[in-house]
Amino acid sequence: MMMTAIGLMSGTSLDGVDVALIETDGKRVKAFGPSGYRPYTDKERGLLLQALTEAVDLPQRDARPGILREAERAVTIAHAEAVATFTAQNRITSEDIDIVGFHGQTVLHRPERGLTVQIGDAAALAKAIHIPVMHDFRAADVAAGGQGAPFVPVYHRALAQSLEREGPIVVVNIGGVSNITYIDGSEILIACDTGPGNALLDDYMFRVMKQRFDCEGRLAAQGTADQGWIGCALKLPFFALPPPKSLDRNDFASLKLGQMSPADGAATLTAFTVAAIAGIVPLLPKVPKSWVVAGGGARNLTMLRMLRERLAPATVEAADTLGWSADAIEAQAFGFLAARGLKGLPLSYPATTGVPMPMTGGVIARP
Ligand SMILES: Nc1ncnc2c1ncn2[C@@H]1O[C@H](COP(=O)(O)OP(=O)(O)OP(=O)(O)O)[C@@H](O)[C@H]1O
Ligand SMILES: CC(=O)N[C@H]1[C@@H]2OC[C@@H](O2)[C@@H](O)[C@@H]1O[C@H](C)C(=O)O
Repeated sequence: MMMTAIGLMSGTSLDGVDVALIETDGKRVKAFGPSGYRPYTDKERGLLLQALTEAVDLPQRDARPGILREAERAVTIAHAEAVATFTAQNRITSEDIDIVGFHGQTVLHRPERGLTVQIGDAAALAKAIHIPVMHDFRAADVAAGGQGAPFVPVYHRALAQSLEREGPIVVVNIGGVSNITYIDGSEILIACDTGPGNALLDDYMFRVMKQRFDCEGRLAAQGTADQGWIGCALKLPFFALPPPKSLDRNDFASLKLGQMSPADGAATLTAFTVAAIAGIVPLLPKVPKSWVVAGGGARNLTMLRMLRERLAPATVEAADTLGWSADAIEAQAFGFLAARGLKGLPLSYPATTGVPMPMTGGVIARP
């Protein structure tokens, strides 16, 4: 049965809420619908950054001490506004939508402690938008001993089914953190986080240039990467671990650059993200032949250039050039995952999150 689903993603970049409509039976994609974006205000983003700091010592996933309660309310309201604007702009009514997939905002990810925390009140959201909401996608996986991330690989596989490219294919998503999906035929699906995405670079740009990100990679393009610093950073134990493995947004926040110009700093952090992505190749069964780049990092032209240099002779294409949406892909994925969850289909697998057996997941809140 085909379903019409809306996916909502608020990622580790803390930039805003991505919204996308998708028609799917949870196995294949019948059609992409429109997509939208509701940016966080500076105040909301500040609140979320504070929530991330305060979440570090959370004892359990449903605890909301201090600022976390306020942050959760802000996340819920932002998502309700995102859906209201999106449906109004596209003349969609709540009856048109079978399910909403609501990721929420990750404030802590510590699978080794059995903990992954996404804030956002699904029951309040369902009431506000009058549509059933599926949420808590990662909880069952972590409870069963999985990494609880990444979850987009089943969606990447569905998209790659109709892609005429030489395999193995890797889809790399460069958001706040980077993750990859390795696809070889219809059976082999391997995934993991690879290291930083844009989060370190964004935080640096804000500190040094008072800008939210390095637009199109222009600052990095003027600098020279410090390969010595990158070589040291890559010695962290995470990088030698085979997939599956996952990260918290702030896992590398303690890495500090030495004295260098802003351009060299941006070039170094951009090249670090790229080196960590390329560093996954020896840990995969075969050398990938075709790479597809999604997420906000696909708009960073210096990042794309460095990826092409590092991954040659493999091809490196931005998702948009294939008719996919680099910006909406994660929101689409959570619409797709909600449809899969409704049908009890697996969301994660031993080789994507390390869960002992394929696992379904998600919890439904009804209006
Ligand atoms: N025009 C651009 N030029 C360069 N970088 C950009 C551009 N637009 C977006 N980005 C980068 O992409 C980031 C947002 O990416 P994205 O929306 O994929 O992240 P996310 O979904 O929040 O993260 P995650 O996938 O880790 O959950 C921004 O913070 C910025 O670093
Ligand atoms: C715990 C958590 O929210 N992880 C995110 C984060 O952002 C990117 C990377 O780290 C990925 O593993 C995951 O998001 C995507 C959507 C995923 O689960 O596939």
